[in-house]
Amino acid sequence: MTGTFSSVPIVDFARLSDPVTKDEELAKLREAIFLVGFLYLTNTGLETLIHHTHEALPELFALSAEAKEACNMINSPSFLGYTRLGAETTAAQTDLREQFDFGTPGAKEWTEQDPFWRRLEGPNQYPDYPGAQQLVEEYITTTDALAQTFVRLVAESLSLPANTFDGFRGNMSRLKFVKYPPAAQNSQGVGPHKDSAGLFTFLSQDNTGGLQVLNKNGQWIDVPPIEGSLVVNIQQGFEAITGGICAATTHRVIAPTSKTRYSIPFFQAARLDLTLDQLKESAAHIVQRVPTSDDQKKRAVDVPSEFLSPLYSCFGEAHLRNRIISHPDVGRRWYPELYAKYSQQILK
Ligand SMILES: O=C(O)CCC(=O)C(=O)O
Ligand SMILES: [Fe+2]
Repeated sequence: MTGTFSSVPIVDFARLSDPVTKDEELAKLREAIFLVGFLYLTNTGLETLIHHTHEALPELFALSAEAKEACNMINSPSFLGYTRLGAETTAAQTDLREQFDFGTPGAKEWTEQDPFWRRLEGPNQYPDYPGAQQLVEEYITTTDALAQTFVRLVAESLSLPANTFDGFRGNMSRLKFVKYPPAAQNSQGVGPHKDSAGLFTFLSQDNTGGLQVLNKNGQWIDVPPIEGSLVVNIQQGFEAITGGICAATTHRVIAPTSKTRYSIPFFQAARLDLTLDQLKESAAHIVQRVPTSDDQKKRAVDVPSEFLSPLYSCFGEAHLRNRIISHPDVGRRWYPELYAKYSQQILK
C-alpha cells in the first residue's frame, strides 16, 4: 500500500455479493476505505432507478420560480426543501448550484419536549411535479437498503462482525437533487468540504464531470463519471465512529462551463443522539479490534472533525451546526440564538 492515491478505485458490488469473489473484492474495499475514502460502486442493481431519476431532473428544475419557491427550505426547520442558486455557502464562499433536499419519510413530529437538534428530522416539501413524491420515496428506500448492506460489507472488510455499525444508524437519511448551471471557468460548484453527519454518501453524477477529491499530497484528483455507478465516500460521522481510522476525504465540484450538470447525492444517516463520551468509548473499542498499520493508528488519535468537537453535546447538535452554517438564511429564521453562537465559533 502506498501513501496516497491518484485515482478513485472501483469496487464491484455484484462481486461482493458472490461468495466465490467476495473475499477478493473485500480486500479492494478495505484498501479503498483506508487509502482513499472514496470509491466507485458498480453493479448495484440500482442502474434503472438512477437512470429514470436523472431523466426527471431537467424538467423538475425547469418548474417555474413560483413552484420551486413554494417549497423553499426557508419553510423548514429540518432544512428540507428547495435552495435557489446562490443561497448556499461552503468554505465561506457561495456555491453555484440549486437543489432540492429530501429526507426519509415518516419522521416523528418535533415537540418542545424533544431535544432541540431532533428538529433536524421532519416532513418533506415536494415540488408540484407529477410523481415527485413517489420517485423520491422509492429512491430513498432502495438506496437506504443498499447502504445498509454496504456498511455491513465495510465492517467485514475491516475484519469486524458484519453488524458492528448497525447500532449507529440514524432515522432520517437525506437525498438531494442538484443542478449546476454552466459558469465561468473554474467557478465553485460546491467548495471543498467533507460530508458531515452520516455514515456514507452514495452519489450518482451525470456524464458532465467536475467532481474532484483531495489526496494526501494536496492534489485534486478527478472522479470522472462511470455510467450507472455510485460514487461512495466516508462521511465525518463514520470517521468519528471509527476513531478516525476510516477518514472522510475532502472533495469539491468545479462548475461546468458549457453544459448543465445534475447530480444525486444520498447521505446515509447516523444516530443523532450519540454523545461524545459514547462515541469515544465505541471508537476506542473499534480501533482496538481493526488490524491496521501503525501509521493508520496514529491518524486515529487525532481527528479534526466537527463531530469530535467538545463544543457540541452530541452528533445531532454538530449536524445542526453544520446545516445552520451551510444555509444561513434558514438558520437565522428558525434558530436565531444558535445561529449567533455557531457563526462565531471557529473549528480547529
Ligand atoms: O454534486 C456532486 O457531485 C457532489 C456534491 C457534494 O459533494 C455534496 O453535495 O456534498
Ligand atoms: Fe459532498
